[in-house]
Amino acid sequence: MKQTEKTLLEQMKISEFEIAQRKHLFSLTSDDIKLLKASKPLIDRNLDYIVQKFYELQTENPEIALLIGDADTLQRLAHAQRKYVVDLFSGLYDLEYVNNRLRIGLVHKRIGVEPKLYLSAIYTLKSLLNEALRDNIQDQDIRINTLNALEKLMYFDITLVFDTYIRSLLSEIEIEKEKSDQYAMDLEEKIKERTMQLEEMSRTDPLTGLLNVRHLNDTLTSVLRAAQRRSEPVCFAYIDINDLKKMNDTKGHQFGDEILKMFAQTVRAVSRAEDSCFRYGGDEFCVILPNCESDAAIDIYKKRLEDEIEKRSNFVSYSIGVIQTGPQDYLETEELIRQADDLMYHRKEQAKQRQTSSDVLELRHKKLAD
Ligand SMILES: Nc1nc2c(ncn2[C@@H]2O[C@H](COP(=O)(O)OP(=O)(O)OP(=O)(O)O)[C@@H](O)[C@H]2O)c(=O)[nH]1
Repeated sequence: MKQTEKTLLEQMKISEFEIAQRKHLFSLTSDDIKLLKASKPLIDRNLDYIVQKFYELQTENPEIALLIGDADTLQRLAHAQRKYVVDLFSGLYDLEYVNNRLRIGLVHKRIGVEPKLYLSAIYTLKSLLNEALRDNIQDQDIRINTLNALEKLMYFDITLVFDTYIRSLLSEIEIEKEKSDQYAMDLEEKIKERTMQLEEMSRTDPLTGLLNVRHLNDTLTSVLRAAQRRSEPVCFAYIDINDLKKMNDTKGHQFGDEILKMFAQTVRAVSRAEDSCFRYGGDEFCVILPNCESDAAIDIYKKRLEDEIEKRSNFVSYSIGVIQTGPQDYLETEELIRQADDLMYHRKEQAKQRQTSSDVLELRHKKLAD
């Protein structure tokens, strides 16, 4: 529930019971209330003088004069003060009376009246009221008891004004605290997000989105350790695109980039979720295939990659070397990478030789035909 949906009495949790408790706290009895009510006519007679004198005295203080500011405000304040004095001698100190006192506390806080100025104003008003009561009540006992009753009631009022003042200060602190908590939470969230982005950036290759070679050794080592614990085979594939330099040179670097991206997407697409695909650098890629025998890697994985690349391009080819390690003995990380690289290189050379001899054969056929 919003603050503005609650009355001040609700906000301050002030009920009839609380009012009775407070009256009791200051020994404000029904006899006191009767005495105050009985003084109403004499106060009414002196009302104009009391209010006028009160502001005369108040505005003598430059700080207070500055706070009041102008004649219109002074008039409005004088009107409110008249009402307060009338209320003081009304004999009715109920929820409505208390609500008005609470509002005064809130208004004082809002316009920046410090407690010391409020207290000095109360002191001035009380002195003027005491003077009027003293001058106009003949019976000594009644006079003394009425002065006492007024003192108790004014204390009762002061506590209400102060309670609202303090509560308003506390609300401001709470609001500021909520704001700074929210700010800290937002900041934490942003840091978390940014850290994740940075981690992701450091994990992946910006061009292809595959894993970055920086993490190859660590990943491979942990895959090998896990495989060793479960006695499972691991395959490591080293793949190199053929003739990327030629493509770059003839069709431009951007075209070469598109080929690299397409190739990387294909590698990712044909791999299983548990496989880790890396861009090793330039036009070289590596795939770690946990729990995979070389037969399956060649018959299924390599075949799938071949088919998929063929579907996507009729001129991109590549060389691949697949090495299995485990389930009995396991190669060291560097050795596994080296062997797969050697095998890939060997296959590439074989393919180049095949290409050269088929070119020579074609040339010979051509010459014969000529
Ligand atoms: N477009 C593009 N080219 C790259 C990138 N990284 C490396 N290259 C190029 O890839 C080419 C790789 O050349 P080589 O290692 O000779 O390989 P190749 O031309 O594929 O020849 P073979 O491997 O023998 O088939 C070089 O020209 C590099 O400049 C890249 O991010 N984008």
